[in-house]
Amino acid sequence: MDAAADGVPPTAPAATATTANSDLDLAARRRLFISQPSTLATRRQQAVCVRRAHKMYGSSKNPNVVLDGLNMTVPKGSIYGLLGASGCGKTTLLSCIVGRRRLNSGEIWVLGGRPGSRGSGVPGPRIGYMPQEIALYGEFTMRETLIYFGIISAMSKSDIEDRTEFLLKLLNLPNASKFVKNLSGGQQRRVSLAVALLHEPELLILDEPTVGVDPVLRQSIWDHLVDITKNGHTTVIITTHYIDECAQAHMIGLLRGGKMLAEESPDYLRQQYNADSLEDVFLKLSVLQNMGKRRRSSIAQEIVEQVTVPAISNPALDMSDEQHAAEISGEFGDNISMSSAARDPISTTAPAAPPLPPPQEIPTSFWYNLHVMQSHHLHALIWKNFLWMMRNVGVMLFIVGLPVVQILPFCYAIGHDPTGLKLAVANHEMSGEMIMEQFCPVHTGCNQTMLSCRYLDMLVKNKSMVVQYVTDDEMAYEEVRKGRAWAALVIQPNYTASLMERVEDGRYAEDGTIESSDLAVRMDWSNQQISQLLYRDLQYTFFNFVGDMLSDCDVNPKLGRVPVDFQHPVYGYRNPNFTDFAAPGVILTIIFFLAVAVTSGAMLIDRNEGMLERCLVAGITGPEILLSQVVTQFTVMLSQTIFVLIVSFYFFELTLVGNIWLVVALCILNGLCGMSFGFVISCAVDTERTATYVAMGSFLPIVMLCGIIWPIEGMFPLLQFFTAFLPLTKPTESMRSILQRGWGIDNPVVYNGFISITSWVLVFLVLTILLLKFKKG
Ligand SMILES: Nc1ncnc2c1ncn2[C@@H]1O[C@H](COP(=O)(O)OP(=O)(O)OP(=O)(O)O)[C@@H](O)[C@H]1O
Repeated sequence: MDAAADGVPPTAPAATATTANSDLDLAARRRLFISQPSTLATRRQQAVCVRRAHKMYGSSKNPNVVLDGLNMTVPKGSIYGLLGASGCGKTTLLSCIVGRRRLNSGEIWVLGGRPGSRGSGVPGPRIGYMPQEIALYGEFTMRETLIYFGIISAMSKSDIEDRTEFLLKLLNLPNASKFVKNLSGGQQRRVSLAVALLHEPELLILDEPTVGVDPVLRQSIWDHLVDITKNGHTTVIITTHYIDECAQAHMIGLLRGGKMLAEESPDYLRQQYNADSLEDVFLKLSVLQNMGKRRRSSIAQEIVEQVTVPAISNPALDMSDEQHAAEISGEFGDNISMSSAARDPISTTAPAAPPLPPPQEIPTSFWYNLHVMQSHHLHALIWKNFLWMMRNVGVMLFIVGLPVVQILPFCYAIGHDPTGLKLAVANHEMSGEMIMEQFCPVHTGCNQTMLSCRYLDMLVKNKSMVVQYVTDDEMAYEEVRKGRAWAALVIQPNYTASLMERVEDGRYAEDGTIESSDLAVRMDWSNQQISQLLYRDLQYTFFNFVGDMLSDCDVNPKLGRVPVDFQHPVYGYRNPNFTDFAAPGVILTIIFFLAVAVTSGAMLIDRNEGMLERCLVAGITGPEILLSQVVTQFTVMLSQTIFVLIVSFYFFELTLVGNIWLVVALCILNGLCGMSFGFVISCAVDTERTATYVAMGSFLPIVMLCGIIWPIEGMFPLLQFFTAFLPLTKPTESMRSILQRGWGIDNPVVYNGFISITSWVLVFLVLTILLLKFKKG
């Protein structure tokens, strides 16, 4: 058919060797499309059809308008080169096309459906997407990478193998068993391209696939693209910074200022703008666009004079039908259209497309995705997660061993009574020689010469204290003042006689006798734990000492006791230690926060390396990712829990009176709670750094308020009420009751802990689901 006859300017190019044979046909089809009144059917017959697209980032007060009423038409079976300066919105447009971002207003039709609607297959296997970033796992080999994406696309094993061989050869890639991380940047980009090509999708979207690729290989990639579009079933949209390589595309769209400056075949553009290269075309069009916004400069004038502006009128003036005008794809900045809206409708031999089935425009909801989880997606994700673990054995051993490394210092360092506390003693019963030799002779029996030595001996034997004898009281106090001793003890010269008199005939003892039978202690009370311990040991030792002394003299030793009888405890031991008190909270905290860190880390690594984005475009859904992470992280968390419990109760023999399985169940629920909190963090924040801040920020309040460090009963009353709602408070109380009181699940304190942690798991999971639903990416 004669080009002029169908309204196409006579300069319109014939198909060249480099462009596909259907070049003219595609351009003609497109012109036919834009010259017809807009119908839903005509839009749906294009591979991609974008109408009046508006997209902005930022707030409405300070908007960054990226797409500003953009129209775009990509006929089926074409290679469409999307060109524009860096930052002009190419990636944004592509991510709207693949259904990963939403327009603020406007329409997008992709392969006959709306991206993100049920049954559209977009995102999904109908699309092959190569993002700008590498978006591959460095720890996987090329073969494993392709297997992973092959399984996602439901390809058979043999198909994956065949395509892998073919693509590695086509893209001149080395041995398939080479790790991606060991490839050069250009090779990695080619593997990324191979992933997009693997399942032979209907629409290939390639964001700068030829960066870092040498000219020879670049040509063979283009040849392949031309080849796969020949049958008319595959469409390619490609962005590139090498503008002139797009000369091989069937059509190019020049994007600037949020609009398409032009949308035509490369040869046509070059001829119309009297330009040697597409870069020149772009330059001239940019100047034309700028002229609509500011006064023409002399340079602009010069350039414009060289431009043969096509005989096109402003569609805004020419087109009475606004809807029709909006269909013109290719208008630029100031509404001057490249494509003649007034052009006669062309008659073409292009066959009319068969009627399409009615579109299903129901957007896919999270619940729908939950309902239609696909087993091959789960298979691929779980396989990938475990493979990642196997490839990172060191990291995994560290992650699994970390709780043990954390519980060891706790068991060794926390809760044990201090020993070797120095006591400066001015014992005036001792001779100067004894003080010199630091030796206080101990005698037993009723008639003793120095009872003070017997008391001091008992004191030293319980190991909390060491004694240093000094000659006078002032020296003893000086030792405390200088921080060299925790307490000073002064014993009078007639201590033994006075004490005997006080014990045997206390009623008639004079004041002097009582005072000289006192042990005078001055302590450094600056450290609560140490001073309490000294206080306790000095007193308890004295009661034991008096009991001993009385029994030596055939007196009932009970007479020496304080008359308050602390009988056998109902729960716990007479001398409880802080380790037993703190252990439940510490174990739960370790499991909880490690699960938070591991889960949010794993999710964010996927997201920030672009893998998540790529998987979502391939059709993986939020619920599938969530479920696969639950499965894999659960195994990690389970091994962490088992190791922590073994170390705590088997090696360190922490008190365990109740049922160990209740403890295990509580720990696992607690780990699940940490995982779900990790999901929330990874969905809510964008970077690992922010995730770390959130995790760290939540750590101290949760730990301080859950009753590990200090009993809740000692907290500010309002805080006591508030802490009850934190994730670790009730579980800590519950675990403490199982461990030390031996209570079962029928006890309210125990089951409240289970109810509290389960509720938190549900709250976090619902939050994750809402975030996945409302926060894209
Ligand atoms: N998530 C985002 N939030 C805010 N602004 C964004 C976001 N993504 C992109 N932008 C902004 O939108 C504009 C277009 O970005 P886009 O990545 O789409 O450009 P591009 O044409 O693909 O650039 P390049 O060729 O350099 O990749 C830029 O100004 C960018 O800063």
